[in-house]
Amino acid sequence: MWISLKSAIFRSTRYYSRSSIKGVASYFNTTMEPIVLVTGNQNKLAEFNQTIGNNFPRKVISQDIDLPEYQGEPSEVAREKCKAAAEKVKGPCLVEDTSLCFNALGGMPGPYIKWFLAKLGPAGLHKLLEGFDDKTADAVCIFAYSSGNPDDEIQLFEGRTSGKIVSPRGPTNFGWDPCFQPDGFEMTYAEMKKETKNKISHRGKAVEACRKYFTTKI
Ligand SMILES: O=c1[nH]c(=O)c2ncn([C@@H]3O[C@H](COP(=O)(O)OP(=O)(O)OP(=O)(O)O)[C@@H](O)[C@H]3O)c2[nH]1
Ligand SMILES: [Mg+2]
Repeated sequence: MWISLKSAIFRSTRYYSRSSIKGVASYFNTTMEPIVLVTGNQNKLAEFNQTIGNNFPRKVISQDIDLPEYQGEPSEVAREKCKAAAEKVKGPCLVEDTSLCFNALGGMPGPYIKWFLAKLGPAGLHKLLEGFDDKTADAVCIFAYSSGNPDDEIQLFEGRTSGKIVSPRGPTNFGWDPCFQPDGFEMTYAEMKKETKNKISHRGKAVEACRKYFTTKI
């Protein structure tokens, strides 16, 4: 991923402003400097871009930086990830962390779904619930935003979609999409058109919450 020349100019402007013109720094920070979306996951990035379309109040660019996979509650994981991203980006940034929470397992794998998926695949995730009547699960996406100023509170935006874990159906190009069937649909996420998934998905809802925040902030 790249950082545009424009972004580099904004960066240098921010440092200049911070050190010399009091008050102007926060103007550049909050309204002009692009937000860097940090993710190593191209599928997440594609869905984010499809969802925001041309309708997001701030310019967002992306950077692929390998961030640590933290442990804890999903909100703590997202917050820590965002702090780590802000230290690397040294400016406004967004990260997102996605959990898949099985109700029969008290919310596990939750934020550890990445490792479960890597070892078991979607079919194995379905098998994990073989001994349980309750196949329900929540897909949860949390976006975390840092202004880049360590003194500012990190803002969290959550999107949650309930559904059930089914035997995999549909294309296998994105994670656990083939084994998650959202409530009210006979299709898995993988079988749906992208527009449909983005409208009802955990990520779509979190992006919407994020958009509202920036719309009212400006
Ligand atoms: O089928 C899916 N539909 C989705 O909508 C979705 N969103 C995330 N994931 C997967 O769940 C794990 C989250 O881990 P995760 O949040 O740490 O992501 P990541 O490490 O891939 O990227 P990032 O942390 O650099 O942003 C990773 O295995 C992701 O591939 C999804 N799978
Ligand atoms: Mg990750």
